[in-house]
Amino acid sequence: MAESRILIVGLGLIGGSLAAALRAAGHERSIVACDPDAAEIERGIQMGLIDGGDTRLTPLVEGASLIVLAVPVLAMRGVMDELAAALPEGVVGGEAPRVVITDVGSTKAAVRDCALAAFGELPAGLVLGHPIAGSEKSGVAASDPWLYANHKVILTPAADTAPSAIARIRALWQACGAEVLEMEVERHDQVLARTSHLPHLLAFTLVDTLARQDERLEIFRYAAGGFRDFTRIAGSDPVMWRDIFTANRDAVLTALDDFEVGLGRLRRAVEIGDGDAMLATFDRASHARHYFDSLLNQSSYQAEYHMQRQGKLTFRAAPGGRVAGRIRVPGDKSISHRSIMLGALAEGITEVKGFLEGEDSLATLQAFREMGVAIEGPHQGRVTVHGVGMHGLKAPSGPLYVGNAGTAMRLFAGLLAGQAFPTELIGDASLTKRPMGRVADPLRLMGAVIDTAEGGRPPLKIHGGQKLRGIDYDMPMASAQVKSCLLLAGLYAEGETRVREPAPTRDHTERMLAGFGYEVHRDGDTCWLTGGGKLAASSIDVPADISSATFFLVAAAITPGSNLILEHVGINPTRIGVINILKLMGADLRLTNEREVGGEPVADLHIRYAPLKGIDIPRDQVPLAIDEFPALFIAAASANGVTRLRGAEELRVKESDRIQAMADGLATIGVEHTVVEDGIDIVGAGDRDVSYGGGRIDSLGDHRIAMAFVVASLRAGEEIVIDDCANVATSFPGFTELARVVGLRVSEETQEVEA
Ligand SMILES: O=C(O)C1=C[C@@H](OP(=O)(O)O)[C@@H](O)[C@H](O)C1
Ligand SMILES: C=C(OP(=O)(O)O)C(=O)O
Repeated sequence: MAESRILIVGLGLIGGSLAAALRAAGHERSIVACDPDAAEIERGIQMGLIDGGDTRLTPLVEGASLIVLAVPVLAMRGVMDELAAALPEGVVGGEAPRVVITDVGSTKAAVRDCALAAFGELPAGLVLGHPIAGSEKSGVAASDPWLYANHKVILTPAADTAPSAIARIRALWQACGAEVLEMEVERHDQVLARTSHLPHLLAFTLVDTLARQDERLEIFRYAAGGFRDFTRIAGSDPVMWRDIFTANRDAVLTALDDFEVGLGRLRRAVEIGDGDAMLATFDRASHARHYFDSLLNQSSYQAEYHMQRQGKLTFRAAPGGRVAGRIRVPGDKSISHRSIMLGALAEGITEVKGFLEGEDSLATLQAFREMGVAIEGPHQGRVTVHGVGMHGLKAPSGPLYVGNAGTAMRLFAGLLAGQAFPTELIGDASLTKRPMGRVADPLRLMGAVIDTAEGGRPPLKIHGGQKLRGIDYDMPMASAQVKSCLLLAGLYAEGETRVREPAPTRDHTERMLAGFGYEVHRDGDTCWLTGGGKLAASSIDVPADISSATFFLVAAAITPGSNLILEHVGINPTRIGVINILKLMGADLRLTNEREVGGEPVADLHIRYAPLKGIDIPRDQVPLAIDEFPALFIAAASANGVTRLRGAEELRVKESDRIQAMADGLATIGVEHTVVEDGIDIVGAGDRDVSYGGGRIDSLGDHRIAMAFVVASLRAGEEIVIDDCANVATSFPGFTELARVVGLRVSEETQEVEA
């Protein structure tokens, strides 16, 4: 900053902190201050903040190059008049004003009116501003050099404000560590009425109302954190706030009217005991508040949650145990992701039940909230999605964090490629290693503009705003995620989008689109749709996830004496590879109570122990059992003879390289095996009660590896300890509790990770 002398008019907390911040930033040139209270000037000098000062303004004006008006808003008019009279003709005008003036008032229209009245026009060197920082304290003694660091300062320049003047005021605040933004005066006043003035009004009212009801203020003795948090700002400077409410009357009244409507609605809900309405309001507010936190910390809500997981989770599974009972595992992850995606893009309200409250599907839900979709829940698997229509999503204010979920990132890529705004998709360490070229390449063929990191890895930067056109695409791998990605992009594309799959993969996207009234065609290995249509809201009953049920199917299949019923499991024909493979191995597995819910077939699965034998897994079953292989490897290790898997190279690009991660774990517990590029041979130890040993296993943060080795403990001779299990919560929250319910001997241990 090249200012020869800075004059601060009004040496209170705000003016004093500005001087303190400039001093802390190494500003050595002259700073002087004007204040009606001579003692404040004296204190400012003693504190080393200012070089001198006066109670009169006129003598200080000469020689000042930058003047900051830090007086209450209602004192502004008098100060402006005095300034206009004291400043030499023309110094605040022209293209490069010699003197620039700014202010720190919380309302801007009123201050602009003062300037117009005092100067007869808005001088080119006047740049009105408002630092969004403060404290309930007042007076120069409370000055804080860090008050503005990482805070926003809003400047509200007019059309003919000199750019050089704006640059000088920007430099002033940037020197204090603030982030400088620009806004129009009216918008500033409306925004501040809602985010600052209204909360102050409420805090003042609450404290005053309680204090009046209890003259001796006895009641405050019993007030705890909630009261303290809500009312801290009621200790603020009364004069300043009187001035703000006087100056910003209209915008404050509008904000108050809106608030009264909300309050009335909630009052009515309390009056008639409408718990759902209360829950809906509290839920929206609670999520909005978390979102606000994430904005403040410039991180995603979910990312922050992950960072807060200070401990690493270890599972300890004691050898042996039983498997018996009747349980329902959590909702299907694939269907849960899709229910939120289609519900958000639909017109109308989609009610979901059985939603998986796991981190993967919650990340999808949160990403839509960040794009302006109102979503209530989840509450015990119930979610209400207020659809915004195909073109109703709003640009998120930062990257969308999808955690550990490959499904979310790939499906989002297609859906977001069709939006008018740019987005960035990021994920956790595991997801950041997974290939995204498989979706980025065909999306580019459709006209999307997408940047990836090296090797086609995340993050994905999707430029948005492109016109997409349908393509006819031959998928190089059997992937439901790629197929779904292209169908979702196809909704926004001109013409037909056709996808051919080398082998059948899960068809939840096609089924659910049809359930939302969108025509999807299929002929043999190809499915297609025509872009430009609409989705109509629907209700979705998510079945229990067969991929989660698998851990218990295998547990029962390998444990003598077991007898287990898994209720309401999704048995979509594109997902039942595990049932077919276990039956081929000799498992005693029956489907009962078969029915259809919301376009997806479900059944209860009844499994009892029977000795298993090793098999060559039919290649056509591989895509239909893709997520089930970690558990199936344990079935193979407990079977009689060798089990051979081929054509499963896709396992190498899941949350971990699942062929290698399982092979390493099997080696630890002493199971003989041979790894090949696209599969593995596993030598089963036969019908002995104890088929292998124990040991310490690294799940590599892969939920399915962790759960598979818990199941292995049933036939192990010693304890199996599995590290890095926190991600089990991505697909199967409550896994260990449910495992204990049926008779496994597993416990959880959290270790603090050193900072
Ligand atoms: O579409 C989906 O919901 C999924 C498809 C599969 O992935 P690929 O498409 O990569 O095979 C599967 O492994 C994943 O857990 C879920
Ligand atoms: C591969 C999986 O999921 P995603 O690809 O969604 O991360 C899985 O759940 O096993």
